[in-house]
Amino acid sequence: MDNAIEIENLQCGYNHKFTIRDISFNVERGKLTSIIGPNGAGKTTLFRAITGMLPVQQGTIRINGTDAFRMTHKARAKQLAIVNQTVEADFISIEDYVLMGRLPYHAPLQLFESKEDYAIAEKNMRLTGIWEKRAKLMNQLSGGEQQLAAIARALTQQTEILLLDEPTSHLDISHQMRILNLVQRLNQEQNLTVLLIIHDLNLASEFSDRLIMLKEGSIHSSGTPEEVLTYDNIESVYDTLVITQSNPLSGKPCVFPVSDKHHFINTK
Ligand SMILES: Nc1ncnc2c1ncn2[C@@H]1O[C@H](COP(=O)(O)OP(=O)(O)OP(=O)(O)O)[C@@H](O)[C@H]1O
Repeated sequence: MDNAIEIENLQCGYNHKFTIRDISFNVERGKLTSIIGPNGAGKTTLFRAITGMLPVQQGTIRINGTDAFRMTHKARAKQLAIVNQTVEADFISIEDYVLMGRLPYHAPLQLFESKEDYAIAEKNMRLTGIWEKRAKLMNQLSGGEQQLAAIARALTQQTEILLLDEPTSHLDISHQMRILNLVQRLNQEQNLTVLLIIHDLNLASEFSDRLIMLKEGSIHSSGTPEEVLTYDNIESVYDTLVITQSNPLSGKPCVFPVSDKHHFINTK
């Protein structure tokens, strides 16, 4: 099996306050893998370790076969691009923001982007549907448009691996679907390896080849959506009563929450 990311016995955290431990999993090349789990389970902490923002206390992370610990920031940025939960950009145009994705490829002391940089940025602004708005400042965009700009910038990095931390968290269903359909298309057409943190279990199920479910800093279960999104797993990890059924079109598991009112009526 060809893996883009390999994680073995990973341990890291924040000064005894919170630690993820014994995390081992592989992200298969060309697949869309999602990390799910309740608030505070350690999803972003795991991402920070993969992206080098948080030191690893134990274990190894290999990116395309190379120990991530031995990679420079620039080398890592040529292998994986990140879309964070919140987009931090204010008085900068969309175009300049997206062009920042070319920085890992700039020669030392290079001040200006090349024609090729512009061409790559244009292609990705068109792909994400923000080309017409490219002169607008980032702080004049809606949350959804900012997310699209962040994805355009990540794609402009031209990496084989894309990491997204809750890219749809503040979006309505139409923007959620637009972003996830785009990510899925890139995954399928360009063999992009995608690792996604996502809260919505139904979207995770619909779009992912594989799910990794975290609970309290460890992997509770992993596998296909059918294997992971079971009634038992969801109740034990989220402490919430649900019913799971199949999506009539895609066949993927669908999760229906059950309110206390209906639960108690049916169990009386
Ligand atoms: N910089 C930090 N210093 C200390 N503790 C932190 C820090 N960042 C996060 N934590 C703690 O680590 C734990 C895991 O946080 P993390 O952000 O990884 O969870 P998460 O699964 O991504 O949660 P969410 O779904 O709410 O985004 C939480 O208890 C959080 O309070």
